[in-house]
Amino acid sequence: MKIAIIGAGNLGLSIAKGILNSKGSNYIYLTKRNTAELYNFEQYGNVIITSDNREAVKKSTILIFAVQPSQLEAILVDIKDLLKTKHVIISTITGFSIAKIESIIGAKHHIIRSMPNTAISVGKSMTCVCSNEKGKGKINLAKAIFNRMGHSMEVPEEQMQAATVICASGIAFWMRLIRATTQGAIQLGFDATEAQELAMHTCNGAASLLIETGNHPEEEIDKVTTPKGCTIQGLNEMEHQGLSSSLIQGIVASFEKISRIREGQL
Ligand SMILES: NC(=O)C1=CN([C@@H]2O[C@H](COP(=O)(O)OP(=O)(O)OC[C@H]3O[C@@H](n4cnc5c(N)ncnc54)[C@H](OP(=O)(O)O)[C@@H]3O)[C@@H](O)[C@H]2O)C=CC1
Ligand SMILES: O=C(O)[C@@H]1CCC=N1
Repeated sequence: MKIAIIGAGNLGLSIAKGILNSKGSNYIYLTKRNTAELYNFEQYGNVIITSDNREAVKKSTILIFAVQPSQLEAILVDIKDLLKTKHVIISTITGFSIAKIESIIGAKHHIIRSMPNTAISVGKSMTCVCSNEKGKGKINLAKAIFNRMGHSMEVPEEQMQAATVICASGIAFWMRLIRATTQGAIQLGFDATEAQELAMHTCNGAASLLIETGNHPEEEIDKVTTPKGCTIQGLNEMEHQGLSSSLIQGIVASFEKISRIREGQL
């Protein structure tokens, strides 16, 4: 596969690292206007760094767009005359609908809308995808690309905003939970490095238990909560303080904000 990442910023570079680590491409084009920041990637023999989006499009078949929402339209207008049937257009852009992409480049192209997260750089992204009518034939290809760097799920386009909150913003939400657990561990006497090690590996273990067993979280909680024990004491105090409620309210607030972004009311 010949892949171009148009917009090598936070997410674009995370995707690039994921592709490079999974050896998922013959070579990758990385584009941005200021390419000086990409000097680290020169060590990889199969990375071509350029500010020329048109060159990247001509030389690649998979085009992953990872620019800010306000930057996409001008880029698509600039490259649309180069688009051929070989191209699969994968957008990661928040709030940019397939209909809007089609209105710029036409509906005859394979268009995939995707929502990965930054854990793609370490092969652990939860990525949601959907496509236009023409792109249906390429959705399995897109899923295969993302499955090499984590796990993917096809969702209806109407759920992409919600998927953004849960999966993309979700990385930040889980980081804050791990950070809070770390702070608790420091208060209990561990040094900062040990505390983070304990918090992140316990978090990893909890998620792995659910992924590998398919169990419901409460089933696993029941195995840990000794009657009259310390776990239920801590859990109930967390719930009295609003743990589940605050998480749900935060997720809903994030979703309300993303809906306003889509309507252009930043
Ligand atoms: N960050 C995240 O976790 C996630 C982000 N997203 C979405 O991904 C997109 C990118 O987000 P993020 O990576 O955080 O944003 P960044 O601002 O970090 O990256 C955008 C990149 O696009 C480059 N760029 C701007 N204009 C052009 C152009 N004309 N040609 C080529 N490159 C260009 C910029 O570099 P330069 O200015 O040098 O050109 C910059 O490096 C957004 O739409 C966001 O909604 C989706 C899921 C998760
Ligand atoms: O915070 C944001 O708006 C973007 C979308 C998901 C991750 N970053």
